[in-house]
Amino acid sequence: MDVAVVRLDPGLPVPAYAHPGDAGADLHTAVDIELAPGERALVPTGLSIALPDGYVALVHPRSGLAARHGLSIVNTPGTVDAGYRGEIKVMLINHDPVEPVTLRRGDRIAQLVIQRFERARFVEVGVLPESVRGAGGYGSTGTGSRA
Ligand SMILES: O=c1ccn([C@H]2C[C@H](O)[C@@H](COP(=O)(O)OP(=O)(O)OP(=O)(O)O)O2)c(=O)[nH]1
Ligand SMILES: [Mg+2]
Repeated sequence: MDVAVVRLDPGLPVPAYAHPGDAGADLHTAVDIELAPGERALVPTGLSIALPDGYVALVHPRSGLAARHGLSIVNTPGTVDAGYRGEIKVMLINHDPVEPVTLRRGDRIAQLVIQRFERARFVEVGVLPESVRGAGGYGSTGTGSRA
């Protein structure tokens, strides 16, 4: 599927998949960043895109940065709507309690996963149909193994 991309910052590459079969195309920071422990920043990627109707781009964290530095995304996954034509930005947060995180312009900071989605018609009813789970949630099945 083709997705139109404008490089607002021509010094940065268009999003790319690292391997065949990868779900996420890497996004780069357009600026140098230093995040103190607990600090967050809205980081520009230098990209804007136009998705076909019925698709969404989700901004996911990268697991390597999360494991090594505690770096994540505040609103993970971020939602880029098909109609959005502005610059894609990433709301990074440093979850490390002690160490700052330093990133340089051009570093890969997040990944964009493009998905189809359904648009629902919300039909109000008085009573919902029954289900096996019912209202159980938030750990209702426990943590141990289940037969
Ligand atoms: O990680 C993100 C999340 C959002 N956006 C852009 C694209 C998206 O289409 C728009 C609005 O995002 P969202 O709906 O999550 O934010 P909102 O707080 O509801 O703002 P709005 O009132 O503009 O919808 O901001 C990004 O660039 N990166
Ligand atoms: Mg919104």
